[in-house]
Amino acid sequence: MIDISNVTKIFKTKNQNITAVDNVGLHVKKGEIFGVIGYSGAGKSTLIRLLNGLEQPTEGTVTVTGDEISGMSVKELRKKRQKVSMIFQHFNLLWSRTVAENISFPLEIAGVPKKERQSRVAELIRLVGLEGRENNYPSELSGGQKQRVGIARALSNEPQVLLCDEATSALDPETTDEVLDLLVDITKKMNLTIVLITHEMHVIRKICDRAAVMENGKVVEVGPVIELFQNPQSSVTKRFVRDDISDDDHAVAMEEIKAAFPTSTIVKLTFVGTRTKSPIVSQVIKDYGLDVNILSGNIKQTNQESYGHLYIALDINQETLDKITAEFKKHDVTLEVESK
Ligand SMILES: Nc1ncnc2c1ncn2[C@@H]1O[C@H](COP(=O)(O)OP(=O)(O)OP(=O)(O)O)[C@@H](O)[C@H]1O
Repeated sequence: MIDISNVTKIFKTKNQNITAVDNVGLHVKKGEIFGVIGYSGAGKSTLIRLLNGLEQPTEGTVTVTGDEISGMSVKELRKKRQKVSMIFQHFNLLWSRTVAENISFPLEIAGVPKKERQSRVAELIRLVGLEGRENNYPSELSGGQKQRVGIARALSNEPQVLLCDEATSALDPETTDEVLDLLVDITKKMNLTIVLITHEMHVIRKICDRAAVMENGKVVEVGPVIELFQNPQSSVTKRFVRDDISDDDHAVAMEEIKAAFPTSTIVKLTFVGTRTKSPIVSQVIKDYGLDVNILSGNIKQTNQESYGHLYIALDINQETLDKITAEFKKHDVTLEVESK
């Protein structure tokens, strides 16, 4: 569906050359919600702009639904953008046009007859849940409603690919989740492929199938979201995962726990998928006759599976610790010693 092959983008400014995207290769599958996450300046915006020809690569090729975007003429790009649509952090609505007129705008440009435009707009209004708001102006809408207009407008020409540029970054957490749910819903209903960029791991966890982590223009890690959470490899991915599960709070709590259980071994158990629901922990505790204090735990839901952590304090010798580590491993539960 989308192939980014050995792509480098260098911005040449007066004083220096800036490598915004550095030899990136990625493949996005049809029907997938693919996330790109990175801190500010990592190169996400440049990468997404390469997908609709708003930027041209310095090196490498970008192919979207079989057409090579890199090297297209302006006319070809304009046509292609009807099939590769985009939504933005600040919505980019036309403030002097109503909701219905905003959604109708791309159809007018594409020369769609009025009657057809009207029925298509009505359909899109229903799809994004904005019935009754047709004649409001953007200034009369909440942030979430504005983004719904942005989504409806982006879908008006029935695109195959939707690019989302920090589409929920200006929204509060509850509205973010509503818009994310809408994106999942339309992906299924309209047979879309979504590429989104974000600096929030929550967005990746909530809706993406796979994600790439960017740092300094490079993709440092890519994979199914559950794997990034379960087994992050790079330090930047680890930071994003930790922030999402509020491990900072945990670090503070851990200091207090260590003080409260000075002679205990404190371990962290990590479960994925069905293991989050199985009674494996109580079984091992019973089998080894262990004395356990449960300290804290949480389970998070990703697009595909749940995963969770449990922190426990044990009075245990090394031999038994090795045995239960092996026992947990057999059941796909990872045991890590936090402190002894
Ligand atoms: N048009 C441009 N001219 C010169 N440098 C640019 C241009 N666009 C981006 N850059 C530089 O390229 C690097 C990557 O920027 P980019 O906007 O792609 O990162 P980002 O991950 O999207 O960050 P943010 O979330 O802050 O937008 C930065 O160092 C930025 O200053």
